[in-house]
Amino acid sequence: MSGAGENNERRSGQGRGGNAGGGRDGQGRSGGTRRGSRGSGGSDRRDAAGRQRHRGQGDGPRQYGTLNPSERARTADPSRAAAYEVLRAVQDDDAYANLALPAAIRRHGLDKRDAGFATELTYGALRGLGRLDAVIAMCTDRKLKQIDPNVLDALRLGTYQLLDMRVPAHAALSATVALTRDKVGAGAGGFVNAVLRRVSERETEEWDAAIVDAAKDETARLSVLTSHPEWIVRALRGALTTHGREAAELPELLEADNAAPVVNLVALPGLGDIEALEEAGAVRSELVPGALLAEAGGDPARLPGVDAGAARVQDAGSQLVARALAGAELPAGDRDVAWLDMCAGPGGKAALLGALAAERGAHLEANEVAQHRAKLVVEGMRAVEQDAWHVEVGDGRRYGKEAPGFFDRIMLDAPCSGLGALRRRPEARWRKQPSDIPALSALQEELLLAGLDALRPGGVLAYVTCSPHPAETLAVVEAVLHRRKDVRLLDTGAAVDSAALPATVAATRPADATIGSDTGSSVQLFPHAHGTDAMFMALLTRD
Ligand SMILES: C[S@@+](CC[C@H](N)C(=O)[O-])C[C@H]1O[C@@H](n2cnc3c(N)ncnc32)[C@H](O)[C@@H]1O
Repeated sequence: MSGAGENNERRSGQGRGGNAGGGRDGQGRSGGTRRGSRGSGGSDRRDAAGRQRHRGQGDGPRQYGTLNPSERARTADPSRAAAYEVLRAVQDDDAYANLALPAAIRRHGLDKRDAGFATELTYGALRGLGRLDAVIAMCTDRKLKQIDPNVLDALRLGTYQLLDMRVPAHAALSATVALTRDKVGAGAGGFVNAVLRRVSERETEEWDAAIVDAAKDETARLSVLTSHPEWIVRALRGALTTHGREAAELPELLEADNAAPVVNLVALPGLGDIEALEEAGAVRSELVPGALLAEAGGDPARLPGVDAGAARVQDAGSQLVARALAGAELPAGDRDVAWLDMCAGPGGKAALLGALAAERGAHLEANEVAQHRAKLVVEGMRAVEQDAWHVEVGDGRRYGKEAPGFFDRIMLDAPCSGLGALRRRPEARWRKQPSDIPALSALQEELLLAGLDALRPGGVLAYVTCSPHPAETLAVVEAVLHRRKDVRLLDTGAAVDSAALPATVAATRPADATIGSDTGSSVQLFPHAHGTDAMFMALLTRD
């Protein structure tokens, strides 16, 4: 967001015909966003979960508008209206915030600065829902379930501004009351005003201490403080320890899910122009060749090569696993022409694998079960030489019977819970259920068995998930190794190290986990450790 660091706070109630609060455009921002701070200046400190806390305006009394609620604005300001509409669409229509928000920004004609404010507010409130609700629940006698969902969403937005954004209290209150009056009705405005006043009576750190005090155990404490459902906290703790890391890293991992990820780009090998992307402000990744970090706040669609498909947005972890598969030594035989991406949609890894296949004289078959996602694969590969790839639509499980022993390299990026990409999908953590996992594990195992049947003896298959959940990662590989005595786990850690940039290998060497083999290893990346999505990869071969 532009204007970080400047202080636009105006005196409360000052001459506003419209929205309360300051800022050149009536957002009430004092520039930038922060966690645990209201006002400028003050010292920083870390909280129990290791979060950086910026001490706010200190011990002085909070400032409020002098107007009483009935005299305040009745019209929502466009940025908050956009954020509110996205929250409503997520709750009511199962919308995805990353699709609904750009549409809301366009609908309200927000400029760059307002779009930045709306984005921080929307994503922050969606990610932080659990913690915000815990605070709201302490400020009203009503049970949250009894509050009109429209009003509850307005309260979440107001509470997020009070606790976690650089918005003066009077502005957060007045603007949220105006939003509520506009979107819900005048009566609801009074209730929202009363609840938010209570929220604003304590500093962020005090609220965090209060919700932690109310938590029954460590899992509940981390759950409420970092806004993750308890089952996900448990799953991620299990993921850390199962993949050879320390349980003590859990708060850091949970916090990494709450940080807005830097947009990563891939310059497709032989097609993307890395220098042109650098000139446009992107910075080379230290983790993977050909990967770049986009400049904050820019529009990736405008970067050189993106329009033509030669460069695209792709997490560095995804790039790393695709490159590790392409670069892995084939355990036997030298035929290396038939590559398969079994579950390719929307096509990020297929585009990179296709470009690598084109350079190596191989051919990539990219398969996807959903027609609309297969179309995205075709679009994503438009820059890659036509002869080097084609797209198929169908269930990946058919390959075992249809193409036994045919492929030299197979990418199986299996459908999964996506628990490794929570930072990208702010609403996802509240939509997933633990009951989703067994069906996913069963499908993953079937796909893996089919992929192994389609692999030629001595070929290499990458089993990949964007989830670190042990039931979707090691347990699936273990089950298959148990059933298939002709299958071996390869040294995935070594393959990932060779695909990563040499200067960073030592720093990024992921935890190994051996599964029923002395030499084999799998790799689990984590956002807090590697700055990537939590991708899992196991390379397998068969006799
Ligand atoms: C994790 S995503 C793949 C992401 C992709 N590799 C990329 O990098 O963009 C999994 C994909 O598998 C597809 N899928 C689900 N079940 C499938 C099946 N039985 N056969 C093939 N594809 C399937 C989903 O529609 C989804 O597009």
